[in-house]
Amino acid sequence: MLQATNVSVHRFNKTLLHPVSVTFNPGELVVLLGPNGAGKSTLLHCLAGGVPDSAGDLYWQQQPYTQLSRQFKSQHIALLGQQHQLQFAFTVEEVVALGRLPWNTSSTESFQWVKLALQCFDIIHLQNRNYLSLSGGEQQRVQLARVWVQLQAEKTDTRCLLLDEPLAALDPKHQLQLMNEARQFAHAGHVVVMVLHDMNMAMRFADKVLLLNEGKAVAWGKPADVLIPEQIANVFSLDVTIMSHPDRDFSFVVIN
Ligand SMILES: Nc1ncnc2c1ncn2[C@@H]1O[C@H](COP(=O)(O)OP(=O)(O)OP(=O)(O)O)[C@@H](O)[C@H]1O
Repeated sequence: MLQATNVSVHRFNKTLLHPVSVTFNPGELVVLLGPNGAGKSTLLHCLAGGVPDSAGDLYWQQQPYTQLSRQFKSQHIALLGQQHQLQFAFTVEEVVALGRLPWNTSSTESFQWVKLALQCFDIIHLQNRNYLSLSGGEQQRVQLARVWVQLQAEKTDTRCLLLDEPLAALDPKHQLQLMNEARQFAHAGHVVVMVLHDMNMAMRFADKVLLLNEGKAVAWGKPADVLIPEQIANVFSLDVTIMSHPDRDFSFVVIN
C-alpha cells in the first residue's frame, strides 16, 4: 500500500500541489487525470519520493519513505517520467538491462527478465539496435520495459509502478497492450498509478481515478462515478456525453 498524507509542493511563491491525502491499494490500477498544469506529474513524482521540496508524508507498506534504503526503494517503486535523456549509443537490450541495476541477481536471471520484457513490450526484434536510432514510440516501449524489469523478482511482495503519460507516442495497438499489461500487474497484487490524458482508457482500465485541477485533488473514486458530464465540464470545460459500450462492460466519453 502506498499512502500519501498531506503531500504538497510549494515553489517560487506558487502552490503547485495543494495538500493531498490518498491511499493506493495493491491490486488497483489508479489513473491521475486533469488538464495541463493540474499537478499530475508533480504528484506522481512526489509518490516516487523524488521531490525534495515537497511537504507531507509518504509511506510504503506503512513504513515512512525516510526509513527505506535506496536499494529497497528502487526494487519496490519504479517511476517512468515523461522525458528520458540518454546520450550514449546503448543497444536496446542494454537500456532495458539498466532496470536491473538495483538488483544483485545473477546475470543469467537478469538476462531472463530482460528477455521477458523484450517480448512483453514487443521489442525483441529491436534487441541489438542502437537505442538512439529508434522512433519515439519504440523508445517509449524500451523505457517501459526498463521500468518493468526493475520491479521483477522471484519474491512476490508488493511493488509499485508509477507511469507518467506512458501512452504518449504509442500506436493504438501498443497502447492497448500496455494498459492490459499494467492492469494485469496491478491485479497480481501490485500498485499501479499512471498519468493519462485519455479519459476513455481510464474508463476502461482504471479501478480508481484521481481527478486534479489547479493543483488540487477534486474527485476520487471509480471512473464511472468520477467521470460524469458535470465534473468533466467543470474541470476540462468540455461538453460530453457518456455512452455504454454495446457489448462490453464499460462506458466511454464522447466529446460533443
Ligand atoms: N520547476 C517549476 N517551477 C515553476 N513551476 C513549475 C515547476 N514545475 C512545474 N511547475 C508548474 O506546476 C504546475 C503543475 O505541473 P505538472 O507538470 O505537475 O502538471 P501536469 O498536470 O502533469 O500537466 P501536463 O498535463 O501538462 O503534463 C504547472 O503549472 C507547471 O507550470
